Amino acid sequence: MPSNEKPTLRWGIVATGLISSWFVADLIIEREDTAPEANHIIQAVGSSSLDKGKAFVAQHLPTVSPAPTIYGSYEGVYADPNVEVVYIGTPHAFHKKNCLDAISHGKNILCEKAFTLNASETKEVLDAAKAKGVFVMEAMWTRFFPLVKTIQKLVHEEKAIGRVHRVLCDFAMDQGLESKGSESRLKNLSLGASTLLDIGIYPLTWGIIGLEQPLGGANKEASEKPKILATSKLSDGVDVATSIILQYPDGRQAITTSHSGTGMKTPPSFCRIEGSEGTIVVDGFTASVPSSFVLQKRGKEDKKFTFERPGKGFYWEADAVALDIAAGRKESERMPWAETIRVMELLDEARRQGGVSFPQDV
Ligand SMILES: NC(=O)C1=CN([C@@H]2O[C@H](COP(=O)(O)OP(=O)(O)OC[C@H]3O[C@@H](n4cnc5c(N)ncnc54)[C@H](OP(=O)(O)O)[C@@H]3O)[C@@H](O)[C@H]2O)C=CC1
Ligand SMILES: O=C1OC[C@@H](O)[C@H](O)[C@H]1O
Repeated sequence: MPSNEKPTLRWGIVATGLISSWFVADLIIEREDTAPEANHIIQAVGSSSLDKGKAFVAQHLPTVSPAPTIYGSYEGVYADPNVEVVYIGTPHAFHKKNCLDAISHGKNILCEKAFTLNASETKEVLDAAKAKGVFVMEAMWTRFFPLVKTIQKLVHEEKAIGRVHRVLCDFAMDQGLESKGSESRLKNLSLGASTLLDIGIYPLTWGIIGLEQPLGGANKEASEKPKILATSKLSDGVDVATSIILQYPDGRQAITTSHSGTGMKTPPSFCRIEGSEGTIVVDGFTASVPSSFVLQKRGKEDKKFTFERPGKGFYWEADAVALDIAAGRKESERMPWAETIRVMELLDEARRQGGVSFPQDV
């Protein structure tokens, strides 16, 4: 590929649930305002049933030409020689198997958060990826938002709020758990049901974004190991609300909370990043995607930063994957393997303290 050309990436979509529908919608969206860095082709869709695969394409990709190849199995996607990268949008409990199967076919992977059920599974997948020489990334899309990159630049490069010392972040969503059956991925422990893994991972990520130097460039590894204190409210063994305190050796703290709406109202999410000279307030966002934040500095007028976002914003992580694969990289600089392992270890410890376990945990 000539250096001035955008890479083109051919995606195989595994599973036809909610997130896969959001992801493909974003891949095919018109993005005049958001400077696409890559071209994306939806080459194939794999589902547990051919009929579901056909219905998914008819509903979400009706105008795509040529139409994606539809498989009544995930195996079809892994084996398709035209697929360059597999997007995995299954419940948490299947991520390990789906990744290992795709890797065994030599496929690159973008796998939804939480990457697996626990850190041990994550290491197994990443060891296999290393042995096979394929690209793998956890789809922690938040880290790829221009809004987040701007906050990181202000806080960590420009020191716009002085010495950062505290982050408070809450993410709550009414997931309608009361009306869901035991087969739901949000209620069934063997499918990885956990509000912490499902949405608590976002405030935890915001804590890291606010308090730590961004990864990438010279900063290659997730190196900081904060102490963690966590407690969870359980319903039939599933954590429906979790509060976490991260404490770094120099005193920086993050308080990150999440709940899935059982018996509680779910106000909009927020994040406050506090420093010695000011505060960054990301307020009132839902579905994990803020579109603005305010920089408050002592003695100065508040400054609001607003960001364009056609669709939901999954194309930013997809662009990053395309650029990495085109450059021959096997892992992302912004979401490297060591960081996925570290986040899974923090989630493991939070679950241990909160009394939350999956049948698959050893
Ligand atoms: N980044 C984000 O904003 C979001 C990320 N997510 C993540 O995406 C993943 C999937 O979540 P979501 O799309 O909401 O889940 P859904 O339940 O909506 O879809 C999951 C899909 O996985 C497949 N599947 C395979 N086996 C099972 C099974 N036993 N039970 C249920 N589904 C099964 C099904 O597709 P098929 O039958 O076609 O094979 C199903 O449609 C999770 O990791 C979640 O954390 C979810 C929502 C938003
Ligand atoms: O990542 C997510 O964000 C939106 C929610 O609907 C979903 O359950 C969760 O996985």
